Amino acid sequence: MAIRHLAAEGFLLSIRDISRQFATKTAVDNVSLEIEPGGFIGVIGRSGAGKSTLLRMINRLVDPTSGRIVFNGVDITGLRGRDLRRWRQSAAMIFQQFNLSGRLDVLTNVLMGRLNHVPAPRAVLKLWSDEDKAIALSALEQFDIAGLAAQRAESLSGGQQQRVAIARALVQEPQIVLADEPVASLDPRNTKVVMDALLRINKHYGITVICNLHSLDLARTYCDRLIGIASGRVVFDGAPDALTDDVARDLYGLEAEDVLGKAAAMPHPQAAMANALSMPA
Ligand SMILES: Nc1ncnc2c1ncn2[C@@H]1O[C@H](COP(=O)(O)OP(=O)(O)OP(=O)(O)O)[C@@H](O)[C@H]1O
Repeated sequence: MAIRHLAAEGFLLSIRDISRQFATKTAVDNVSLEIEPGGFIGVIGRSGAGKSTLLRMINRLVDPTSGRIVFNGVDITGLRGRDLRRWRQSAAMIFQQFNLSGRLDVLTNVLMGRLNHVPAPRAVLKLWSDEDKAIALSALEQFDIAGLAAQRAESLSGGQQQRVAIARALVQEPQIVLADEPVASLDPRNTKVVMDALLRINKHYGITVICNLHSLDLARTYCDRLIGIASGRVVFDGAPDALTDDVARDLYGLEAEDVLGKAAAMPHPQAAMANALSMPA
């Protein structure tokens, strides 16, 4: 599959003084961030901190009240119409609830990610070429679920459905993947399988991943940069090792002991990486 090569240097994404107000509530408050290409970035913080709103503004599912978002030199806050639709394909979203069409089979769900890559008449009629089907099957193979291609999506487990959603994101040929609490509804085993799939997207394909996570353990295990958000503001930005328990206590407030207490249960980051990279190529 042809995945576009990323710029070797410079910032991929530049978020400049971005804010979002909902009535009297400031969900994101004057956030500025520079994101380099190729990273696996975790956005962490307690419930209601503003993580989802921040991610959704990057994809333009939510419009900022003020500020700018620039991707590869293009101001995406000003995009409209076809340009906006193209941007949304380039910035693939992964959602907590998978967002698959439950009654359609798995392969068709993945093919939906190709809509922007086929001529309009074929896209309207959903006439998929053999090449598109091969691309979709190959993406399913990446995550060890090609055998489920003919099944209805709603018959799959949560972990399997999320891997289908990740395969769909991959066939979009995205320049960045935005995952909004992708494992929040999964059990620990499926959590690991799905996080490994995202790690593979990042390490094998070199696609930048920004992932909202409530769990500090997961963020420390999988991410190479953490951005801590509290009350809509960035209160930490650095390597996982630099996030001390004291900083985490500030970040999570009353939830801190819950969040910190689980750290011992997670696999070592290198083990997670080795697992992800040993998935079928
Ligand atoms: N559409 C909306 N209308 C009104 N308020 C909203 C809306 N979306 C988010 N908010 C509010 O903005 C704040 C930040 O919400 P957001 O969902 O971004 O936080 P979060 O860190 O992702 O939390 P969670 O993990 O619980 O989703 C919260 O107080 C939330 O209630």
